[in-house]
Amino acid sequence: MSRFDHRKYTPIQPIHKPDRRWPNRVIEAAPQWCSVDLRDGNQALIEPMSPEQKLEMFEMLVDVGFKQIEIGFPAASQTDFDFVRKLITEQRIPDDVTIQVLTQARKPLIERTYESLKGASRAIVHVYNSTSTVQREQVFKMSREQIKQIAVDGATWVGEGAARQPETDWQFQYSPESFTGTEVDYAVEVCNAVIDVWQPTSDKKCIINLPATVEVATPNVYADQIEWFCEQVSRRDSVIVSLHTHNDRGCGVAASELGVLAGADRVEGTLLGNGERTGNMDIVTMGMNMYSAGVDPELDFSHMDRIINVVEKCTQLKVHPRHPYAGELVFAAFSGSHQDAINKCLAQYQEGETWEVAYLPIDPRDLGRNYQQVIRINSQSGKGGVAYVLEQEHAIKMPRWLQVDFSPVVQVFAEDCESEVTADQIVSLFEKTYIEPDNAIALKSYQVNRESGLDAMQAVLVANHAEHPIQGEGRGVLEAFVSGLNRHTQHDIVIIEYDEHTLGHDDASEAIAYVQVSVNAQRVCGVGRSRDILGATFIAILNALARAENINAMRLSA
Ligand SMILES: CC(=O)SCCNC(=O)CCNC(=O)[C@H](O)C(C)(C)COP(=O)(O)OP(=O)(O)OC[C@H]1O[C@@H](n2cnc3c(N)ncnc32)[C@H](O)[C@@H]1OP(=O)(O)O
Ligand SMILES: CC(C)C(=O)C(=O)O
Ligand SMILES: [Mg+2]
Repeated sequence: MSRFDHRKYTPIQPIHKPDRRWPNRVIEAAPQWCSVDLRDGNQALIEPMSPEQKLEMFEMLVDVGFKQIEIGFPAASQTDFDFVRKLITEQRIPDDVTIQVLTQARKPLIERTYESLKGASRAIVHVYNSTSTVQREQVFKMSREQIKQIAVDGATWVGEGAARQPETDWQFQYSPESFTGTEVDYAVEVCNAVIDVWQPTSDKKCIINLPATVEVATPNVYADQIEWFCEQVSRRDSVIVSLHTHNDRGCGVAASELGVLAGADRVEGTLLGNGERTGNMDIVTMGMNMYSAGVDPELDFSHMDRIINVVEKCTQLKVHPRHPYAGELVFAAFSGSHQDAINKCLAQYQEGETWEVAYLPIDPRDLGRNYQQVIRINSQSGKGGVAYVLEQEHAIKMPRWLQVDFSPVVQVFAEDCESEVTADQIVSLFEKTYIEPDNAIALKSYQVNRESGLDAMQAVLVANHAEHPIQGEGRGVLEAFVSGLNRHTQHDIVIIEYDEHTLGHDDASEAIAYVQVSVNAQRVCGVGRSRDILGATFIAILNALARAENINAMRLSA
């Protein structure tokens, strides 16, 4: 038998609920959010946050728009106790923000918790005890009744503590910890017993928080449990049903989303998902999922880089580059067909329109990112991506035939360096290839005379330090220049494609010209840049010729 033995594990039995309604619903409004970064997030860190870090995190959470913030476990440590005192005594809690604190259902801890909260104008006291089968049997070694009694006692002490400090507007919260490992009828029984103690009303609701302390099943199982709980719990209109999911199976966000569909009113989680083991439910992802579906999350993630910066500083954990919405690479496209599609969609997108851009679920600018970070070049990239970078970063608008020509040049370069190619590297590759080829032929001077529709032109070229006067005629200046070149070089040069534009918007701007010419039946491209557009075009032709000569080792004849 393999040591990798799945028979060691048993699946969670889903509850039988054929009348489930949540699959037919969609999320249409934001739930109440509660950040637990400063408690659940903090308790999971190798090095818990310092008071300064806690304060920085608290202020950022307020700025993001959280109205409920679990700020710690004040009975557990002096740091947490002092932090609660600091926020209260220094009046750092905005009027529309309610702080929340966690405590075990133990009398001395609850008393200490209330001590920390003296003088708070409003607070949520959150008490928990584990109710799951495994915890009952192996950790507490207690019967169902005894475990329920812990909850009832805790609820009673919480109520008594509040009564002793009537100057504060209290709200009570209870969590049957490890709810998803608890028989759901028993979880309802315990919660109803707590509700009986607290006697909430529709004006003064209590919060019942249903944690997936450890995620043990697919999110649909959690959703069934939540829907069933909502149907069975007493005084439903006086209870705020809250979710608190962890991410052990990687589905923390999905579980909370389905839990909201199943009837929950409130969601706890952390920014970017820090928390015990694989983390808490990531509120950034869940909020942005709503946002990208046109629902206001009532949280503001527009300064994503600040959020990342504070979270990384306080947790000393790096945000993964592929983290939904926030990671450095999540709006980057390296592969050619993605770049091509993004490029085309962005070209059609008009400000104010509904966002419909292939491969980009949201507009990166909404999170303070820009399009420059979208198209990135490596050996998997195509012509569209390269063209996009040159246009965005250097105003070079390559015509399509030049894109086709240049793309393999970049690809070979990327393969050689086996890494991403920067915008600066692309532009210098472009210049080296088309504007400054080896053995470039310089245009020293030129003169054009037009008589009776015929252009006669004279020019002086410089190659290998020697001057080469040429002269030619034609119906148009380019024809005249090419005829002069043909006569002088004995080549057969024909212009196939031609394009040009200015590189800026004022009189001092340079012009850039792109040509594709056939030199003795071989097609080559060249690019020229000059203050005058005619000069730029001649240079482009000369650069194309130099490239052809390099390829075929032809030389300009004397
Ligand atoms: C899923 C979660 O995130 S729950 C939150 C977990 N967070 C934390 O624990 C962080 C802060 N906690 C702490 O620092 C410590 O646990 C303290 C200071 C609060 C308490 O420490 P201690 O007094 O040493 O107790 P400890 O936490 O080890 O708990 C063990 C005892 O409390 C009991 N207990 C544990 N949880 C609870 C609870 N929620 N309600 C009532 N009793 C509880 C246990 O049965 C055990 O009892 P025993 O000593 O008779 O065997
Ligand atoms: C205290 C509770 C809510 C908790 O953090 C959990 O069960 O994960
Ligand atoms: Mg938790």
